[in-house]
Amino acid sequence: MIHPSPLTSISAVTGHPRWDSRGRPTVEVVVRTGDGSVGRALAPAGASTGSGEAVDLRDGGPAHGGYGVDRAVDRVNGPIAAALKGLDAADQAGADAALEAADGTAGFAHLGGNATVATSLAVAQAAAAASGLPLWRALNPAARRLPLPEVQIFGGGAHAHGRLDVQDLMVVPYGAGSFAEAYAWCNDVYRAAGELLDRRGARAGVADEGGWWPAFDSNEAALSALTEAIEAAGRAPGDEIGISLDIAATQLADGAGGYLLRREERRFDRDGWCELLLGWLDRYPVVSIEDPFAEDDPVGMAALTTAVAGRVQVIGDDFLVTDAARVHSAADTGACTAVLVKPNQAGTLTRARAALDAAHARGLTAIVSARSGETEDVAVAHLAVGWGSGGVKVGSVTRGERTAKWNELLRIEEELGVDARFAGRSGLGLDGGPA
Ligand SMILES: C=C(OP(=O)(O)O)C(=O)O
Ligand SMILES: [Mg+2]
Repeated sequence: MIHPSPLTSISAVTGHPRWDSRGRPTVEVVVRTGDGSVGRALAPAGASTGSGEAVDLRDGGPAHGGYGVDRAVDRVNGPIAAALKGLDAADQAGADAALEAADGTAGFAHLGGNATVATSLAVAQAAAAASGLPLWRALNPAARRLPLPEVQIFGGGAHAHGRLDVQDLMVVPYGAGSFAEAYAWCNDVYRAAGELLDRRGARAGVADEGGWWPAFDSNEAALSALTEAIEAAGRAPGDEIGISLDIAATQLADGAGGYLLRREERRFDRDGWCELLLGWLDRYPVVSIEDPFAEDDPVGMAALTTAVAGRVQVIGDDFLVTDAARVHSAADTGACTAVLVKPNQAGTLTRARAALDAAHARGLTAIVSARSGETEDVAVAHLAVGWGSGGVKVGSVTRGERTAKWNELLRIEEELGVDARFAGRSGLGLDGGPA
């Protein structure tokens, strides 16, 4: 018996070369369905990447002067289109399983994680368009919660040529009553931080995610300046707004089990590094720390998580690479209390969702995150609300690829109206249990 194709049957999948916020090529995928619905998505790209991430398929590589995405685009127009045509866009798991089967490797080495994640997202967008709903509502019609934003004020590490060792110094406005108020506070802190840098002659530019790129000689000088900027913006540090750090420590590992602060020319063994970070957490209003140890240092991660015991959120990013199995083992060993969820690390929405579900099942907080190389695609804002994550991380308040996502969250909050619930402090999963 021949089954009639559903209206959401995939009729076409096409790949297109586009550009990202670092001036590098990226892939856009357009998915069309039988009823004329269209879904579109662009792949982001990281700079400080975990070694377990889905493969970002590039032509040639830097050594050959090539960052191109011709091969990734070809994969979309060839094997990916062939695998998806005729499938139901409303069956995300089915479409993502077809991508896995067409690739045949664990990390999408054949098709490219950039090609597959854009395809997977475009499938979701096409299904949402067919149902006449925005993506967040198509994912969960009962979604109400607006996540707690982590907003970058200073950028360093791989996003600022190592001018500062710590990669992200962010604020989390958990004392606000709504997402709109929270985001307004972050903008106030950003401007206050810029004025402070001007007064000290330390404004060196902006980093990849739009945060100020400060010319400080120590990481603690940046922590202290950020605390001052929160105060200068009229907010109480630690009470209304806390600090969130992404150490991105894989970038600071010395290859012999130790860690380096290159600006300060200091080297630490694992215990010394833990002591250094604990000192920062004691002296400044830090409520969250991401990748405090390298991706291959679960012992360090667990030591810090134990030491801060519920006082500070410890996030795994490069350490977990949005992988459900790694989330479960981190929960088993107490290596962290929160999981960064980056769809392109996983390669499909189904895999990313599995990592988020694993986090929630194990009592860990989930934070949906963009990448340092981004585009105007706002899907992560929808995933954060639709998937009910506690937090959301998309960079600073400047640059269109960032404001596009923050402003989308403002639109979603407005659309929810009186039903909207801002996560606030519960988004950190500290005192109120997991978020
Ligand atoms: C967003 C981040 O940066 P990148 O995309 O470079 O990994 C991060 O490390 O959390
Ligand atoms: Mg990170």
